[in-house]
Amino acid sequence: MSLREHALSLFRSAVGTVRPAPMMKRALKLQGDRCPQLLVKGQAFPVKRDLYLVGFGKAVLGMAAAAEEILGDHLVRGVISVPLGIQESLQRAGMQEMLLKPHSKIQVIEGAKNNLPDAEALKGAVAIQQLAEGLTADDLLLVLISGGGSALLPAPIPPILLEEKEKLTKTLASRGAAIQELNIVRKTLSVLKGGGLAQLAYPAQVVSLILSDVIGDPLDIIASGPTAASSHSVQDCLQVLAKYDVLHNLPKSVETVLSSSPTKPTAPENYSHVSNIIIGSNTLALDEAKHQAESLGYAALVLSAGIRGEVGRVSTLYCQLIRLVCLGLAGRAEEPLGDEVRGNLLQLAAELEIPGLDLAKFLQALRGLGPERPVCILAGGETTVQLQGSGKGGRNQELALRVGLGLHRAQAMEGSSPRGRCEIIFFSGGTDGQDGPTEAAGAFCSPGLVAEALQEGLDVEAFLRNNDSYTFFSQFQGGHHLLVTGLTGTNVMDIQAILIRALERS
Ligand SMILES: Nc1ncnc2c1ncn2[C@@H]1O[C@H](COP(=O)(O)OP(=O)(O)OP(=O)(O)O)[C@@H](O)[C@H]1O
Ligand SMILES: O=C(O)[C@H](O)CO
Repeated sequence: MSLREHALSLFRSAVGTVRPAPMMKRALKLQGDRCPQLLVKGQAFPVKRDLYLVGFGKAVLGMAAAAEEILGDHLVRGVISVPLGIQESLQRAGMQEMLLKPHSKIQVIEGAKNNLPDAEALKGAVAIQQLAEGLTADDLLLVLISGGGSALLPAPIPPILLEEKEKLTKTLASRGAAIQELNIVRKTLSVLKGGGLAQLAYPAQVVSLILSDVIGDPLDIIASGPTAASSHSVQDCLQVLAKYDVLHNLPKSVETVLSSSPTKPTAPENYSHVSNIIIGSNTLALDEAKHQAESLGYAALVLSAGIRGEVGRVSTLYCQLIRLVCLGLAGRAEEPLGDEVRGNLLQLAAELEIPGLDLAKFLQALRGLGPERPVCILAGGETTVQLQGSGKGGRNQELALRVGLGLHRAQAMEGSSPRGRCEIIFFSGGTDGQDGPTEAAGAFCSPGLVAEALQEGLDVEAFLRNNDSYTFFSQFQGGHHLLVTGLTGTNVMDIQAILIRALERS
């Protein structure tokens, strides 16, 4: 098998493990007929009387279909809010297993066109709110949550209008607010976010199953944490509004809500009826890819599930790592050049502030690998692209193109580089199967990309200047280097892999 086929199989197995059906079947079981109980990752929740289900997010349709199969007749009723058009597009893609059965007890409301809250999503939120409010202490509410849930569960606190809240979040996003910051604001202005749904469902038992699309899996940020105790106060919200210069331009309704918001978030003891359980994440997907790489004969290491930062800086990090692995495979990692590359890497990692990454420890593990086996380095997270051009692309394709360019430049500088003795492939892909507004999930690259593209008259730097990575990869070698999977029905951010094997030993 070629490195590229290996890379593809790693991506497929990573995504496969966080697909709704396998993920739900691993996490959720229903046990016992006379005294049934839900088992979630080993925790037991007695079903005293009725079992209800609500959900919101891009992966929730498939999660709900799997849940209904597991819960059978114990499920009394459910409501889910999912992206507009998702049923039709899954149907068209032949992904029947992600659709509800014809006589399902779960009502589906589609909304949030273009991932923005709208009147349809508001209907979904109202139906979910009504279901939660009617529950008693004998009921159990199963809540399914995934990324995109914030837009699919809009319930602005009166007198705020939906349009006012949408305009505010749009402005914040366009000024560069991170998802953590956006969701701190959303929580403060919403009835259901920031733990609101859990409070409304009291005294019913609430069990939330969460597919994380946020670095570090913060319960109170994913989908704005409708069932999680918020760790943020109105002060934090005001800080975000001030940082992005919108504080003095707020609608009257938002000012009214902010001035009457409690200064402290609801105390954690008020959440004793709630369990929030992460059942799928980027870490889980990377672990599965690591297993797969090992079974293909690689020495595999996971760098981090929290890769973030500007795509150009992140591409430099990957280029330096590739350089170091090649030096290692050539038995030259302990030469002064190896120390120089390690120094560059430590500086880059400090600059990018990747949460939880202990790069010194990682480099130590890399040193211990030895030259016998091919090497696979896996990572995940979400980079950012400052759009300057008007081209078509996504952060994964742009990252792959930048890594290709970086490897080319290093090769040109170093002449007979240690990479000459290595076969290298890099890829970056979005686990949802869609990288930005394109039909591809991501792309592959190798050190020869720039030179080979030139032979076809394609200038990589010009495409990058116009943020036109999709157009580049579509044209280059007939689109062979695009990673195309179609919509996967799940989303745990992006995955990158570096695969390297020695061609000859020195
Ligand atoms: N021409 C382009 N080149 C590079 N990146 C782009 C381009 N156009 C959009 N993007 C990036 O694509 C991302 C938006 O894609 P999308 O709408 O799929 O959101 P997303 O963050 O991938 O959503 P989700 O969190 O659901 O996966 C942004 O990070 C944006 O910077
Ligand atoms: O819905 C949201 O808020 C984002 O996808 C993060 O979870």
